[in-house]
Amino acid sequence: MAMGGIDLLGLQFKALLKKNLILSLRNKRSTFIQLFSSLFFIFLLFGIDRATNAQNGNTTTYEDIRDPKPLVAPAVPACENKYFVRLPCYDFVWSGNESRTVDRIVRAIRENNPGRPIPDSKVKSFRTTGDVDEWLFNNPMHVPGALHFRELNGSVISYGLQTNSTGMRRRGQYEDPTLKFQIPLQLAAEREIARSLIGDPNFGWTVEFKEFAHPAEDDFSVLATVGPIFFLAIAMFSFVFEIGSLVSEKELKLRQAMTMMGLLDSAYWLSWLTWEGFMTLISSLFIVLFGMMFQFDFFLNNSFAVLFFVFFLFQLNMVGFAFMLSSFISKSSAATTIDLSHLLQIVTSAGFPYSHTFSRTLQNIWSLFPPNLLAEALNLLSEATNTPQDIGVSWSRRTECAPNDDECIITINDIYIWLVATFFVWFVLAIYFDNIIPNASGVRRPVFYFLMPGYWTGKGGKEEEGGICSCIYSAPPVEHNTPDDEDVLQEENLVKTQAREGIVDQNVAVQIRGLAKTYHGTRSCSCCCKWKKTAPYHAVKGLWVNLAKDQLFCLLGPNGAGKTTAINCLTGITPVTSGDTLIYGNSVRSSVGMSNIRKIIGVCPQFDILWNALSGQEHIELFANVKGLPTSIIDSVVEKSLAEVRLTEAAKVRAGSYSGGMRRRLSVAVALLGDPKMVILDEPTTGMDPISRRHVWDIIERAKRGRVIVLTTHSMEEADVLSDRIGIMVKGRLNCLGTSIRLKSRFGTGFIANVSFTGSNNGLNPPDGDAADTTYQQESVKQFFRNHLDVEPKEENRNYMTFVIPHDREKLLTNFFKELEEREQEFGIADIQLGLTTLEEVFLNIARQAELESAAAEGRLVTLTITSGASVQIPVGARFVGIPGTESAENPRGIMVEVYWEQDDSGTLCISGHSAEIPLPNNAQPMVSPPNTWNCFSRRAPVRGVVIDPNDSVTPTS
Ligand SMILES: Nc1ncnc2c1ncn2[C@@H]1O[C@H](COP(=O)(O)OP(=O)(O)OP(=O)(O)O)[C@@H](O)[C@H]1O
Repeated sequence: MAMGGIDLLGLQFKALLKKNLILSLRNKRSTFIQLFSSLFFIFLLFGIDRATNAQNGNTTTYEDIRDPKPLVAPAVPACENKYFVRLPCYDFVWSGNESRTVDRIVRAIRENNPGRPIPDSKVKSFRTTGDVDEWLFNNPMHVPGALHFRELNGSVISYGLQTNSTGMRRRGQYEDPTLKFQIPLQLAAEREIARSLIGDPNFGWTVEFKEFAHPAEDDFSVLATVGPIFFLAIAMFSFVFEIGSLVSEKELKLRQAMTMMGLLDSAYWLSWLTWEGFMTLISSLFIVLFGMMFQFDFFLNNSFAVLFFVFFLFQLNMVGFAFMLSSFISKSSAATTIDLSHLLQIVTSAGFPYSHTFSRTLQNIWSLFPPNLLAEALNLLSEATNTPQDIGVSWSRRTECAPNDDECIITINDIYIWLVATFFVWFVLAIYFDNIIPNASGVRRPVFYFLMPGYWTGKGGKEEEGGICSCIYSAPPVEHNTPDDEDVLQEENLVKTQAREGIVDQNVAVQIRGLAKTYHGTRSCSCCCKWKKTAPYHAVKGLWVNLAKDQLFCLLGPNGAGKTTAINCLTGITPVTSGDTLIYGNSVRSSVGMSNIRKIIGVCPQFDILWNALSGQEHIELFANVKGLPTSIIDSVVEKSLAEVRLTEAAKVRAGSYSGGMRRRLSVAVALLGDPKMVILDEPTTGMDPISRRHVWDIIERAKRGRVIVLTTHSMEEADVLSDRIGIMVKGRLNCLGTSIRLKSRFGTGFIANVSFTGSNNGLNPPDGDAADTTYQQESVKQFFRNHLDVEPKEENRNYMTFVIPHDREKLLTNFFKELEEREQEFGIADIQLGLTTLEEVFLNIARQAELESAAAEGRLVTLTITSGASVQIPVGARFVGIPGTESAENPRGIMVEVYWEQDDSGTLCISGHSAEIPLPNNAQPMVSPPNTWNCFSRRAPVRGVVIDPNDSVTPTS
């Protein structure tokens, strides 16, 4: 039913594009910022442009001056007209006030100032120039200029002039101190000195000042100066969002889930490229249109096409750059990408060496960094529109030197070529790094994978693990231990024989042949150049199992047993270390086999792999397309799938607002899509309420037909209800295998009898009154069990009693229950239920046994501290322990305790308590224990407790 090749690529491409469109529409804020941030930044540029123009208000620098206006005999201005003056102010100050001639000259300057006699209060006199300097120092900004006179003799008067020469701008006005203060003061001083010396108060001359006729200087271009940073900022929004989307799909293992379901890498990259290309196109159009809207000459006078391609190709280039960088980022937190974008901006603002002072090589290196090309393009285009008369760059002139570009190192067309070429470089590198940098499961391709013929023919290109900068050192091979359990051994032998002799059993869907997985130890150089080494870990140590068609195989085991690892090996998420698995004849070790397997499996991973912004319906549609279901049936498949998991009503609700149970149900529906021949369900009912759980059990039960299902769960009830066969794994090994009944009968403690009471006396004579009736009957029943089966109740209350009857008493049961039934009335029994022990008990027994065996094999010891304060070291799991050094006259053999053990979350046995201390009985014998070993770092060997053989008649009182 599913398709392949180009058709599949097209289908997946369309589905992923639709997903990106929906995600963008749902993520309104980021889409809005991506498209319209240009409006904000161009508005800012507009503001800066206006402010700069206003600052240059009365300067003629940026105007063509053909007929300059003369400044005729300017008067000394009032000090209040100066910019940044402090009041009270003086029009000028002067020194030399000991000379009467000078005093007269200054008075004349004041009185003869053209158009404005200066009042006496607006000048200040001093004796020497030093006095003036001291006053100026202590009273800054209170006067625009100072005159210094010295009468040398009757016919010679020298004078000096002092002004604050700093040019000032205020509210768009420019103040030139030379023209405004110095020259008028100089003219007035010279005029009055001349009049005084000649003795003619009307003597005078006319002086005119004119600036040069000059063409307008290059206007300050906001776009060329701050434009690159601003346009880079616009592109940075898209850049950050692009990296964020790619990385979060990787981080949330969404991409891995799609790959597991058969997603082609080509469809993935093509869909992202097309979507981001489209967003970039719209955003670039908006930049040019907004620029035109704000009437920038830059946007009006350069060709629309030239401008559009500059922004479009630059942003597209940044998309490729973002794709490449996304491989190096493992967390989608905005901080990383924002830091990155800051770095880009700092580099961009550092300078652009497109000038003859820099070598061609340096320019080429510089051009590899896309923001530099943008900066240069903006520079060329703004120079080409410097004045209203400049014609800008037209489309046909893009290959020529831009107008006003004197150096002509690079043309707009060269910039296009650089942007397109580097875009392809980034994109190819993005795909390369995506392959060689470890994915979310730590799997990657070899660094030179593209040189391997197998990669191109689809027959090899094997994956490996570990970072590219860390070296993997070979792990010791897994030792093969012959299984202790007869059923596991029998299965192993069967699979081995079938594999060796090439026997194909038509009933077998999956054949697991010695599957082993070792997570390699790595050595990597951390900061401070210290080698960090992690030890290899054998997570799965050789599984040999046949999984039959139409059956559900349940893999149980404590946390960390290796269930998920085994499943990941089957789905190809993790490469196997040794052994193999054939799924419907396809090997998980070959690329071709794996790509065939992906077409026939459905997976519900341990964690929900869903997009919060997509609805249930959209998820099913997406995965149906990824699996290549024909378009014509997708609607009916979606409807059926949602109905099956009871999500029809919530079909259009986003998965982000689903409850935990609903999310799991959606994941189960995704796993069952497209009628897969093998379904893997890793803890599918976690977090579900009992009603939903039973409903999902029904779905799984129905789904068994025509396929093989592998299920892992921590619910023993679930395993009991659904499984056809159960395997319990502990520490990477299969410890038992069989149907639920077989496991219970082999590993359970026996049978469980529940006896419930009516609560009335039916014949026995109680010693006293009604209240004691029930107690009396219960005691009688206890006695009956004790006498016939030698068992005590495990649980009891007024209404019922529970007895656990060991297997070895099975033969006595028929007669026992017959007699019990006959005496039901006499004992006041309402009902008797007999059943096998639970699967949970089997599980606990197996886990405990495995832990005891591994502790014994490793010779693991723990410290027991008894109530009296003594501490001894005892082997893990030891039950009766004698305490050395407690021998006394009263207890000649010393004392002992019974140690109680419990398993923690990871199955490790730890001491939960101990019984009261009791004298060690005479007949108790110590078990043979390994000799005390000295620890070379400790002064004394720790005291070892004496483990007592439980087969001796030790009856501790608890
Ligand atoms: N990528 C890895 N690198 C190193 N060790 C790993 C890696 N993945 C898993 N392990 C280790 O392998 C062991 C088996 O893990 P796995 O997830 O298969 O257990 P599990 O049986 O599925 O447990 P659970 O019931 O908690 O899901 C664990 O001790 C785990 O720490």
